[in-house]
Amino acid sequence: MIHALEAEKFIMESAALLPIVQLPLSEVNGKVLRENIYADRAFPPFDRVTMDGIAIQSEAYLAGKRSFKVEGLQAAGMPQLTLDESENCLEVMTGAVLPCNADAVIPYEYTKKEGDAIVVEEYPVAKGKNVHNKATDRKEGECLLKSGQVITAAEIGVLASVGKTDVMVSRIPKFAIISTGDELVDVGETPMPYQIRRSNIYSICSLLQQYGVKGLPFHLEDDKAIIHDKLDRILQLFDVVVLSGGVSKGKLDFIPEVLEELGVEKHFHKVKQRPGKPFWFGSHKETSTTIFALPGNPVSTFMCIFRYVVPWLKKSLGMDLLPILKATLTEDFTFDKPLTYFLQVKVSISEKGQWEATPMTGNGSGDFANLTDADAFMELPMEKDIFKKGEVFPIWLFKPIL
Ligand SMILES: Nc1nc2c(c(=O)[nH]1)N[C@H]1C(S)=C(S)[C@@H](COP(=O)(O)OP(=O)(O)OC[C@H]3O[C@@H](n4cnc5c(N)ncnc54)[C@H](O)[C@@H]3O)O[C@H]1N2
Ligand code: MOO
Ligand SMILES: [Mg+2]
Repeated sequence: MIHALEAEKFIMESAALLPIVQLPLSEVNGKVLRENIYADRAFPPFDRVTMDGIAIQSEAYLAGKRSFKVEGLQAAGMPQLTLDESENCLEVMTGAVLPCNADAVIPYEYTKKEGDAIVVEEYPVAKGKNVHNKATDRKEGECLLKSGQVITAAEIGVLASVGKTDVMVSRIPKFAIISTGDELVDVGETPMPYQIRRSNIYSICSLLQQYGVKGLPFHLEDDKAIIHDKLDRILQLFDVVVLSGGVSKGKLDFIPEVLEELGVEKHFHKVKQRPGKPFWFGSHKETSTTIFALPGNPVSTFMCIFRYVVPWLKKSLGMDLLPILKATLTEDFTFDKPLTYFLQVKVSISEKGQWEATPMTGNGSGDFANLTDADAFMELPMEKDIFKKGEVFPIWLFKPIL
């Protein structure tokens, strides 16, 4: 049995960067960028008018001129016009190129029309007023996005702006998500009194969906020959196999022995942690498949996905790994077994802006209803038994809390 941090190390060391694929811009939301993106033009690409109004030479206004004859209209999307006379103005629209010879824009709200001239009220005119100058945001050739960034709406806007119709991103690995056990029936079925509906594979798929993974669900009954046969085929087809159940000491817990019979190399079985002690992890050299065989108790499966599978996935996708969040315990808590304890907590933010965690203990690793009351696991080290109010420990957030 190994320490939770050793388990993490094995798992993270086994994560190899996934290949790059090219996808259309419409399909890259949430994916990990695998190329640097440079500005093909300056941001903005020209001196951009930011208010509808008139463009003038600021010096004329500062010299006392208030009435400007209109020479014409510079709309957005028109090539740049030139203000011929410094005493005149050009009407300009937001998004237009600032006309040549003009250097300030006065919004319509501070003007009134008098014949073919526009008269300006008092307004703080200065060179560059209401102009978004060329290249003030980013210079041509500057790196806008770095390989490894997750593509969200903000990055999509930048990609579109530099003309990226196709984008290099990490390939999403193919996941098989497998439930095991004769007691399980599907969601649409009515369980017999001794049965339950399978829920784990649905939570797993949901947790992984956030990273673009579309897990394919399977079910294995508690029959060693069937498990052997089906797993053999599944291993050939998937990059990652996540199993839940069948890894403990039960007479029908066949998963570890079948995996080994199928040539999967075991990296570890059993972790000094609660929940999730019988966790089994391995990889298949020939098929390059990574196998997470998670303990079947729903909270154990859930926690292991968060603590181990998601970080493995992030690293494989090439995502920048963020520092682990930490929170302050709001109550004393005791756990005196020599195991790392993943305490379910409700997270809040104090008035001083600090993350705080209140224990939501529940009834053990079978009590998955409790996960709806909690929003994170707090990782309490096995080297300690008493965890005091005010002490700070890592948290693994599984819900957005704001
Ligand atoms: N003699 C021992 N017994 C057990 C030990 C032990 O060390 N010695 N460890 C316990 C711990 S800790 C855990 S965790 C479980 C892990 O068991 P398995 O991985 O073998 O899982 P199962 O036996 O198949 O199921 C356990 C439990 O979870 C329910 N389950 C399974 N899959 C699903 C699913 N997809 N959806 C909902 N619920 C599921 C299943 O019905 C069982 O109640 O072993 C302890 N035993
Ligand atoms: O360690 Mo098990 O995962 O508590 O039920
Ligand atoms: Mg079992």
